[in-house]
Amino acid sequence: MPLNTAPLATCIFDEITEAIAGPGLGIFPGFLNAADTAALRRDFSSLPDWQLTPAGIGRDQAHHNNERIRTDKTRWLDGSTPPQQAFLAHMAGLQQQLNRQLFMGLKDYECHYARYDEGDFYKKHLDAFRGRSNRRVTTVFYLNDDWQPAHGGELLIYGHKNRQPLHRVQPEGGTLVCFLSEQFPHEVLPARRPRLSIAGWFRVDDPVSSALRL
Ligand SMILES: O=C(O)CCC(=O)C(=O)O
Ligand SMILES: [Fe+2]
Repeated sequence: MPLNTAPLATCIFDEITEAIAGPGLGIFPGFLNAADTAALRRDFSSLPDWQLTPAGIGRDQAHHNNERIRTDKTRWLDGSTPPQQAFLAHMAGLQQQLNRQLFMGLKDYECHYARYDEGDFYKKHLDAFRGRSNRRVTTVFYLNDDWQPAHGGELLIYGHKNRQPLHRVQPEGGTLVCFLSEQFPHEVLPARRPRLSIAGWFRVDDPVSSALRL
């Protein structure tokens, strides 16, 4: 099947923009169709294990992450394959819309494939701390076919003062989650089967925090 590189219908971008402007987060099942999601899953699955970095090593080390709080394995998307190019093009479209409508000043987007093997987790964390990071909007896109509740691996999203999660998200293929990086603590519960995703961040240009980020 030919890869769908056509721009996504702008209505989905409208919905995401409204969600970011309003509650600051949204969950969008069917952001990509099954064929495009499967193309990304195959692209990720074709990478040899040695290209995956255990969490807490490499770029993330400048942050607060280490294997006590996360155990997933990641690989940055570099746009070297058609499915990656299509995904990055969609996110560039979203970036443009967020900037045009909400004046967010987003300058770029970085994202990585992440694989959580059985039992892997990511404990409760914030993706960005005010004044210490240039990450503004987090996106998580899931690549898993036929995810069942019994498989675990839910993403729990909390409000600032809430002990109970605001949302429990099943990592079903095609679903996109979007939220303001500084506002929503979240965690990934251990899964009972491999769990694949693309986690990404829209960033602003902020020389102070990029210097700190190393
Ligand atoms: O995979 C998910 O559901 C969330 C991942 C996450 O929180 C992160 O990579 O910062
Ligand atoms: Fe996160």
